[in-house]
This record gives sequence, structure tokens and C-alpha cells, in this order.
Amino acid sequence: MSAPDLKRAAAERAIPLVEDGMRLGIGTGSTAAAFIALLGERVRAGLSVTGVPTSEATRLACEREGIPLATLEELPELDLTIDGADEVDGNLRLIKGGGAALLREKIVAVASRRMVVIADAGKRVETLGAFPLPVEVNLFGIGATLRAVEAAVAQSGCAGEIVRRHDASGATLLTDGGHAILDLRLGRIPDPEALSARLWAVPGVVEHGLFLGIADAAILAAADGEAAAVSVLGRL
Ligand SMILES: O=C[C@H](O)[C@H](O)[C@H](O)COP(=O)(O)O
Repeated sequence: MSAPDLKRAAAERAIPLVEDGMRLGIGTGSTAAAFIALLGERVRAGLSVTGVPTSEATRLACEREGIPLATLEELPELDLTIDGADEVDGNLRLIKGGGAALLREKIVAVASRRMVVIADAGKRVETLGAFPLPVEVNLFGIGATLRAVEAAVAQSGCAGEIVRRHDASGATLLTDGGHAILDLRLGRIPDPEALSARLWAVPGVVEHGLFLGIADAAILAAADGEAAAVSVLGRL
């Protein structure tokens, strides 16, 4: 079973969680894209939802599917957010932001009564950190911010290389909010809460990709022969 099939299997399990009339946060990335395609089918079949997209890419994908949208300003409280993740640990702590959407994703998830992650089971880890941790930073003073982030990393018991993310043309990648991304290649993050607090204390850090105490459940799809075995971490 291919990775896209597993993403679709996780997305399929999330679809029944969407009830008529819901205000729905809609995530970003390839797994969220599988969910958006399925949600579009449901909407065309008569389901009534209003979505709040977590990125411009997701907004465009939802518009193509005919999913009604609103902004978080119009709908500041959401019922449910469905989103992907780059890593999930056993305590439903996440790394997100591989697609540079972490700031809007976190704002939307925190505005939701529930957040459910959809992912292939390869995202499940014992310790966060093999995936580089994205940190969104203001462009002003980015060199000084990088040094302060290095110090924050060291003070929280981590070590590793910090790399500014570039786009395909080699320019500094800019997020939907016009910020840059620093990717922290740490290998492992023994104390995510400590690192989170240290990063938030750095002026210039807009947000980081550690989602701690935000997700309520994770739907994980693993290959089981020709089929997908879907398991749930937490409570749906
Ligand atoms: O910024 C992007 C998001 O956090 C994505 O949800 C995350 O990178 C997972 O993406 P994918 O489903 O493509 O693995």
C-alpha cells in the first residue's frame, strides 16, 4: 500500500467526525489534501460545513472543491480541526510545519474545541525531533534571532544544526505571513516543553512547530498487506 493510500485511509476515518453544521479548521499538507478531496465529495452530496483554512494552499484547494469558507475573524470558535503532522509521540505531542503552515495551523487548532491529527503511521515516534523542528521567525534581525535560537536550543538540552529554509529558486522561503523558517535539526528533543518555553522567549520568534497539549487524537494508518490498518491514539 502506497503512502498516498495510507494518507487517504487516515482521512477517510476522519470524515465521519465531521457533522452537519460544523465550523471546521482545515489543515495543510498532503494528508490534509486527501481529507479536503473527501470533504468536497461530502459537501457536494449535501453536507453543510464552514471551513477555516490553515494556509493559502488549503484555501485554494477548498475553493476548488466547493467547500464554503470563512475567516477566523468571522468564526473565532471552531468545533473541530483536522490536520496532518510531521511527527506524533505517544502523548499526542506533535511536530508540524514541514509545509511552512505552522503559525496559521496552530492558531486554528487552538481556536478549535477539538483537534484530530491524520497521518500515516510512519509519523508516530517515541521521541520527537528526528524531523527538523520548524521555527517561524520575523525577517528583521534574522541573524541575531538565529543566534538566540541556538542559545535556546542549548539551554534546553538539545544540540544540532539550524538551517534557514529556502524555496525552489534558492531564495529565503516566506510563509503565508511573510516570515522565514529556521529548521532545527536536533535529532531528538528530550524535553519538548522546555524547548518550547525557551523558543517563545526569543524576540523574533513568531511561533514554533511543537504542538503541545493541543491535539486530542491521532488517526494513524499503517500498511497491513494490501489493506490499511487504522489505529487511533487518544479519543475521537
Ligand atoms: O506546514 C505543514 C503542516 O504542518 C503539515 O500538516 C505537515 O507538514 C504534514 O504534512 P503531510 O501530510 O504532507 O506529511
